[in-house]
Amino acid sequence: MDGNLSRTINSATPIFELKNVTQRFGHFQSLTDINLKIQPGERVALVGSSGAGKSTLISLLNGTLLPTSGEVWVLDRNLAQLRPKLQRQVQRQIGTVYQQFHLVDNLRVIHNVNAGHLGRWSFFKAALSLIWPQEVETAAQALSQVGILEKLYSRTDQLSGGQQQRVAIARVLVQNPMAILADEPISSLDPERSREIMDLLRHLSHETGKTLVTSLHAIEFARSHYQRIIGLRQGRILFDTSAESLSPTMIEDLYSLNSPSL
Ligand SMILES: Nc1ncnc2c1ncn2[C@@H]1O[C@H](COP(=O)(O)OP(=O)(O)OP(=O)(O)O)[C@@H](O)[C@H]1O
Repeated sequence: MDGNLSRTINSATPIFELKNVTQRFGHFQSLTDINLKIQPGERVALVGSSGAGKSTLISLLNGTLLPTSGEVWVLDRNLAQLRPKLQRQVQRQIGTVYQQFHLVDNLRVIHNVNAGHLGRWSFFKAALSLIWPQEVETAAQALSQVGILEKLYSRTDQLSGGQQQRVAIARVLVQNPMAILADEPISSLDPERSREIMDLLRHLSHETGKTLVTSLHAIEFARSHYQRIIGLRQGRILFDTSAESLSPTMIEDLYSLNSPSL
C-alpha cells in the first residue's frame, strides 16, 4: 500500500463509511440520507429493483462520483477533501468490475490485464508494455487465479462473456486493491457462467481477505454468496442484515410496488 495511506490504517479502520449521503442528478434524488460502514474483509451484496440506487452507491464508493451532500470516507479519508495525488492513492485501493466488463476489445488479454497497473506505472512503461508486455508473470498469475491462463495472448473480443468477465477480474487482481466492487457483474451472463463468476468472486475474497461489495439482481446469489445484504429501495436503505436473517417479507417489501410494511 502507498506510504501515506498505510500510516493511518489498521485492521479496525472501516474500508468505507458513508455519513448522511444524498445524491441528486438535477432535481432527481437517486440516494437519500445513506449511513453505512463496511469493514475490512466483509462480503456485502447490494440488492434492490432497477433504479433503486445500487450503481450510484458503487460509484460513490469508488470515487467516480462525489456526493451532493454528506461524506464518503474511504480508508479513513474523506474523498471530497483529498488532494488529487492522495485521492488517486486511495482510489487505487478500490478495484471495480462492471457488468459490461470495460475491456478494450481489440487488444490481447495480457494488455487488458496489465491495465490494472495503470496509475502505478509511468506513462513510458505503459506505452512500452503495449509493444513488449511488461510484468508478464504477474498477469499470468492473475489469469491463473481466474482459471484462464491459456488465454494470456488471445484477442479479448474472441473470448466468451464469462471469460471476458474473468479478464476484468484478473485486471483487478493485478491492481491488488484492498476492496473489490462489482457492479452487476453477472447481468449479461447465462446462469451457469453467472454461478461461476459468483463462486470466483467469493473464493477470491475469502482467499485474500479483500472486502467485496457487489450489486446484484439475483437475490438467491446474494443470500448464498454474501454475509451481509443491504436492500435499497427508492434510494434509501430498507434493510441491512445478515444473509441468514433475510426473510421472505423483507424480499417482498424490497420489490413490491406498494409502500413496504417494515
Ligand atoms: N448520471 C445520471 N444522471 C441522471 N440520473 C441518473 C444518473 N445516474 C443514475 N441516475 C438515476 O438514479 C436512479 C438510480 O440509478 P442506479 O443506476 O443507481 O440504479 P440501480 O439500482 O443500479 O439500477 P439498475 O439495477 O437498473 O442498474 C435511476 O433513476 C437513474 O435514472
